[in-house]
Amino acid sequence: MALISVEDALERALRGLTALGVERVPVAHGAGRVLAEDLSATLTQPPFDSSAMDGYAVRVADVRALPATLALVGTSAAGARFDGILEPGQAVRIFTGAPVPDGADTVVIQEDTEALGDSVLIKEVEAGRHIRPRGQDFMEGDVLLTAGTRLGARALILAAAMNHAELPVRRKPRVAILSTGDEIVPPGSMPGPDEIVASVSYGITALVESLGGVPVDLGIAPDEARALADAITRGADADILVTIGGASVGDRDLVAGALANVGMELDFAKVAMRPGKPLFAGRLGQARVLGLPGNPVSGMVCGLVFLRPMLRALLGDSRKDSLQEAILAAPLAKGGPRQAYHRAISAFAGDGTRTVRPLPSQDSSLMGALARADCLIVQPASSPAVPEGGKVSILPFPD
Ligand SMILES: Nc1nc2c(c(=O)[nH]1)N[C@H]1C(S)=C(S)[C@@H](COP(=O)(O)OP(=O)(O)OC[C@H]3O[C@@H](n4cnc5c(N)ncnc54)[C@H](O)[C@@H]3O)O[C@H]1N2
Ligand code: MOO
Repeated sequence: MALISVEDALERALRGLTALGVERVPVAHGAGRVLAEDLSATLTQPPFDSSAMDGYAVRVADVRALPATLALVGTSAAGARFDGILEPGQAVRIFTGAPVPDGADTVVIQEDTEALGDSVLIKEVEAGRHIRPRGQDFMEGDVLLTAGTRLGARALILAAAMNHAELPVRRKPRVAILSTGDEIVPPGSMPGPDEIVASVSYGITALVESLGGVPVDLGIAPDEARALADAITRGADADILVTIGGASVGDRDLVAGALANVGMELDFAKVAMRPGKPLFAGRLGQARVLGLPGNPVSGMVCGLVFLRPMLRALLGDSRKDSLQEAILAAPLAKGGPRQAYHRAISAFAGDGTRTVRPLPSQDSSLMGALARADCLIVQPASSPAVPEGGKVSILPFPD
């Protein structure tokens, strides 16, 4: 079977994937969620001209000649404003965040004054300083956060300040994760001589969580049609069912067949990428299926290149993975027939340019190298060799 290009495979995997439903969550639980609607300010901030400093509110006309003595006529504190109007020759004690009294046009910081009981001596002043005008931050009705924004600390500060107690966000996609293989045992077991510890599902779980989905662990199924069918059935109500292993051509690679038996319609199988060739995708009822290869690096690369954009589509998350440019610190041999994702380590030079060095072994079983790398060099199929100092595209790992 001819291999499909990464680009075409991704297009098929994303075809028809639309954002999930909307739910409202308290702003305190908004972290990591994706905003489903544009959010506008329900008030103006600051709601009044406010003082940026502790000091005295004055009229600049009264302090043209210094030092100047002004009569102290009251106090404006945050939450308890001075109600009157500042008249000529007067000052009001004022604190940070407090409303600036009508009639005042300058705040003099405390350090430039001397308190004299019921008057105050102004020693220095900068006309018009230390007042934050009403609406300096935002005005009621301003759209400040747009649909598709992934909510982090800064966005949540803003959402709360805009006076939203609840936020409209996308439902979290549920991703069922099934490891397969007679040899696979959970971490912490006493593996037998032919057994291998399950690892890929933990990377995929972390990836799903980091993107804002809910991983659902379907455990480990042996290479046996009945057991695979049972496990698949348990995952069929997820938004995405991810299988790990059994995707290649060996006698025990039964996963795609088991999925087809329960009704999966195949979108594609076998992609021109390295690692990751045995990847397949399909639809099973309402669920999307992504069949990852068992080799750990292959599974993780396919997770980044396919599962990440699929999850973002379900979340309506507007972020895209942009490739970055880097300068090779070692030569790269010409590309093969598949698009390559070389595990590599990058560094920033003094002038800010990023250099990158592929790791010496690119075997797709090497988890140590995967963890040591901080990015993938993305090398298009059949591309010419690149000498040291040449430019390449890299995909930084998210963590
Ligand atoms: N004749 C061919 N052989 C292979 C081909 C091919 O085109 N023709 N493709 C190779 C490629 S590329 C890959 S990648 C692997 C992937 O094959 P499978 O998806 O069938 O994976 P398995 O055979 O089940 O396992 C491969 C390897 O990974 C280990 N594994 C599996 N699951 C896990 C897990 N959850 N955690 C950790 N490690 C896991 C498994 O023990 C094997 O060592 O096929 C090549 N063969
Ligand atoms: O694609 Mo396999 O993923 O080369 O090891």
